[in-house]
Amino acid sequence: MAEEKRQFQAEVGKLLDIVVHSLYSNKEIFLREMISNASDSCDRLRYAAITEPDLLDGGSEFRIRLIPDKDAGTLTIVDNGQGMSHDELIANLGTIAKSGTSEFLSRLTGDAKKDVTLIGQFGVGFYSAFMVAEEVTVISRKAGEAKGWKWVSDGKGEFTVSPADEAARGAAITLKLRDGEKEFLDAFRLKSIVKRYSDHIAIPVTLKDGDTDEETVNSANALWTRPKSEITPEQYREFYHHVAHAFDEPWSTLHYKAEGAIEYTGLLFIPSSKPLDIFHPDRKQHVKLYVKRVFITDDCEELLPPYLRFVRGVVDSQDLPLNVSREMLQHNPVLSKIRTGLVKRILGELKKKSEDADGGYDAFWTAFGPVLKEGIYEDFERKTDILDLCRFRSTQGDGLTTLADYVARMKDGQDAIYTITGDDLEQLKKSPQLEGFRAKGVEVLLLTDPIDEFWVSAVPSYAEKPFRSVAAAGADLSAVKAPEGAEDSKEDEAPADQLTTLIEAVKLALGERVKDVRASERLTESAVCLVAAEGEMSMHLEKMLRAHNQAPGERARILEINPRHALIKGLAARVKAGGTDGDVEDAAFLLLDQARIIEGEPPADANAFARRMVSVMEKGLLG
Ligand SMILES: Nc1ncnc2c1ncn2[C@@H]1O[C@H](COP(=O)(O)OP(=O)(O)OP(=O)(O)O)[C@@H](O)[C@H]1O
Repeated sequence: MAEEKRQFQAEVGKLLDIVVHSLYSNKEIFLREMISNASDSCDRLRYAAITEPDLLDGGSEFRIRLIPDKDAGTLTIVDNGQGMSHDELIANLGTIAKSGTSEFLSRLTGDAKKDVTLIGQFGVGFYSAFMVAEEVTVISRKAGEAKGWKWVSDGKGEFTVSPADEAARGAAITLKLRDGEKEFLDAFRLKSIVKRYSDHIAIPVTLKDGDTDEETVNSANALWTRPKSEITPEQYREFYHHVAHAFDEPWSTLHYKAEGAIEYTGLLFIPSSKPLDIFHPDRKQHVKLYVKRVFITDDCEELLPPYLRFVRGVVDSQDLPLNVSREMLQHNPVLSKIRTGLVKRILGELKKKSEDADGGYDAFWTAFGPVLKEGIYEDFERKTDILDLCRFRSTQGDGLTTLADYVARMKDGQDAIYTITGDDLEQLKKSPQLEGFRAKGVEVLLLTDPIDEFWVSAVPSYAEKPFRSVAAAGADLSAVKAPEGAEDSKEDEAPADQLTTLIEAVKLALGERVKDVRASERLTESAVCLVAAEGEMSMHLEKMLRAHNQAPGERARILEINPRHALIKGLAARVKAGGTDGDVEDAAFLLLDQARIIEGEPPADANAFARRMVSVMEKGLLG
């Protein structure tokens, strides 16, 4: 087969453009990426060979070799891992399969400085080679295949693929270094980069410097098997970067050996910044499974529940068999015990961190709270532990509060934990449904994560206090005393008979557009608001579902009117005196539309709304 010329996928083209022209100061990380990929490839082959030993034809001693060639100005990174077939070369080195890519690209601003920071966070993997190389050649033969292939590119939009008969199993990646990047041919420099970033790689990384013997330059033992006291924070950090393909600092590092009925070692990390794909619908967990130091899989759903998918790291089991297959991992009793142990450890670590005032727990919560909250209704046994870890905004103070602190602040006579859900904190703070609660000094939790809608309706209570929405009927505040001087007085209200007549008139005018019309206990300033009937879907949830085309038609809501509001009092007096007329009907519709607008809904009929508004304004201003 002759040489094939191919275009990079458009996204890769964009990415490469930035990589090639980037002023990224930390270019040496390209080597970490190459070694990391080589090590992953060896791990995969070692595991595949457990069931298919023939794949190891050509040797079972895995090794990653660095070969600088000063005369040619090239650095070659060679591994004897699983290699890539013709099609894999094209797919893996011509496209980006990484989730979060499009979001990453959309965040790029064109401002080199800002984009470089983003690149550092996203990680460009193999493509980082183009930061230092003007041309990259990959010669690869996939384990078990007879033919090898050569991939060549200058990173400017195209690459070529052609047969390479001489290829050995694995991959040899040759970087033709740009002028100015020749430092990466220097043995001392290379050794120090390997020590810094790749010392923990469990496979030997060797360096061949000119005519000298090949020398191993890393420790070549799995980091998690070393005693904690011998591991430096930098080594933990670099291992995290390798295992998580991440580029931030780990916020928390958890390294322990479980002994007893089940033996395993866990080296787990909680990132400090949110990965772009944390809300990917697959909700995959990201801890790698090893058995007796042999990599098994990075895709073992049974290892951790989805609500802990922000955790990165490795688990190395002593009890599972080396030839454990994917099927055997499902419903595996050893694995389910490991999972229970991991969940307990991670939640325990979070609890410890949450109690440390300087531990940065609020930042963790902001990044991962919405994920952790999924556990409130998915992990019944741990529900209370997770609720204890939750933090909320509330109507009291600007900071975050725990539920325990909320309960401690509850007023005499308050029998529930009050919540309100919405998209935006500032909007939520202005909700009319909060007025009565504010007036009585009753704190309300302001819930703005989409997930909140689901757990508040699924969890009945915390510390025996039920959760109750202030935007639903049935939130009864009559038993809570108002602060002195702020008591409601019946004298401020429209007289009962007038109010009843008004309510009847509004009901008649609005018909099925509302479920009911009631005098409100919760309004103090606004004239009207809408609330959901007890037990019915909240208005915010309905709106969310509708945005995803999932809700049935709009439900009629209860319109609450404020009997203390001047407008309502005036209307009530007028209806009582003069009966219902067109003006009262217009007012009823305008009040409903107003309540809808406050909820972020458009008026039911925009034309009719405008017409009524004009008519009322004309009468008010001109008549
Ligand atoms: N030395 C190698 N041997 C075999 N396959 C490789 C090698 N280097 C890269 N690949 C393949 O190319 C793919 C792309 O590599 P790249 O480093 O860009 O991304 P990644 O490792 O998947 O993710 P990340 O960007 O997070 O590092 C890898 O997933 C792997 O399949």
